[in-house]
Amino acid sequence: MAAMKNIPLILMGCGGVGRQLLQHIVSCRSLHAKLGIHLRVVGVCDSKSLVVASDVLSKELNDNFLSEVCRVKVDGSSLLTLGGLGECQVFKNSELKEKVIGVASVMGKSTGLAVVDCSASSETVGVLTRVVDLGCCIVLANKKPLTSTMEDYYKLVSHPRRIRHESTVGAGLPVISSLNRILLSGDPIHRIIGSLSGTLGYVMSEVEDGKPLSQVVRAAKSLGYTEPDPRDDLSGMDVARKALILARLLGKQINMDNIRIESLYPEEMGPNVMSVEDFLSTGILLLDNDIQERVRKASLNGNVLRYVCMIEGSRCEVGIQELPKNSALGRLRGSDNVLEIFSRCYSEQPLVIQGAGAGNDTTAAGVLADILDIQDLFP
Ligand SMILES: NC(=O)C1=CN([C@@H]2O[C@H](COP(=O)(O)OP(=O)(O)OC[C@H]3O[C@@H](n4cnc5c(N)ncnc54)[C@H](OP(=O)(O)O)[C@@H]3O)[C@@H](O)[C@H]2O)C=CC1
Ligand SMILES: N[C@@H](CC=O)C(=O)O
Repeated sequence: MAAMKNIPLILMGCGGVGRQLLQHIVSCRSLHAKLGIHLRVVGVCDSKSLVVASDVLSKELNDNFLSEVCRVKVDGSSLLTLGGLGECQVFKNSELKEKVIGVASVMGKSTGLAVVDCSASSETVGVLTRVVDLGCCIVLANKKPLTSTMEDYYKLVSHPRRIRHESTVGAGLPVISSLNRILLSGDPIHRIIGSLSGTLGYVMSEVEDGKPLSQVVRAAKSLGYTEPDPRDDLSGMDVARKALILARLLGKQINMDNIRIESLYPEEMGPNVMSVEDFLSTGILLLDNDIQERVRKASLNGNVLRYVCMIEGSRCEVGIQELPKNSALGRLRGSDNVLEIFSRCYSEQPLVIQGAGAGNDTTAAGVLADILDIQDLFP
């Protein structure tokens, strides 16, 4: 019988998506075993602590331990409480980055290591660029590293075989892989238009059905569609990050400053002025009437509102558009995303990718598929 191929990994971020990924890894054990693959989780970290297998070259955090990790995080406790459990070591905030880099330097060029970023932090980019240099693979659901400076972007994508980030755009939908296939075949992409926010798609269709924005945003948060701070979605920043990732994939050397972004809330309700809790309990109530009125006006023309991302030539913009109810974007409901790609081969009729565009399950499934996709890079 052929030996099992091991894919060692460290998970950064153990929130909704990260925990779901751990659960998917455990529940797919027998499927992966049939394929001759074992995902060996050697470390998990959150914003404050890191837990690592005692010997990263031969040991792992076993499935019972991973369940405990999820339980501790759901309870709102610290990973540090796992110190006494099993063969592991725990590290505090100050040591976290250096320890991950240390593990990467031991494993990157020997066993190989996948560093999986399911955080929502811009701070992981430093670790990611270092581990790429050390021979590791990186798999991202987090959009922030790829929307940092062009210099960081180039470092992250410097070994294209070693980076996967399908879930950064459209959650589990095959957006990045489809675009890469088109680009690699020399088919120039002229235009991308789509609805790329599960939260804003859900918000728009629920408000259309008469529900208040404030109630709908709270529901979107509890369904796992929103960013940790839903203002990241309502400001258009989350869609702008996706637009920037797509534009850079198309070869455009642009930054966030080059993207026109429409926000659904005023600056006085921004993160520097009020907490997420205050925004969700009081601030957002002041926005209910305005959006309801915009939806009503659009419906008088037989139209609906959709938050649209458009990339064409040097134009890259994200914002609300009034669209016919029966157009591809107008028909969209709930958290579904849709992306229309126009290229030489897809000039009259675009290539259309559509489906669930947010949620922990589909996002984590996308991350897991990315990890399996790099299996050939592991001995
Ligand atoms: N939900 C969805 O539908 C989709 C989400 N994504 C992306 O997935 C990512 C995760 O989202 P989600 O799980 O909902 O977010 P959560 O807020 O639930 O979880 C984020 C996790 O990251 C941890 N974290 C924060 N900073 C760091 C850091 N510097 N290093 C390591 N870990 C850190 C947090 O730690 P702590 O627990 O200590 O706070 C937390 O465990 C986001 O980037 C999001 O944009 C992408 C596509 C779809
Ligand atoms: N908050 C995002 C999650 C996926 O990227 C969204 O609503 O689309």
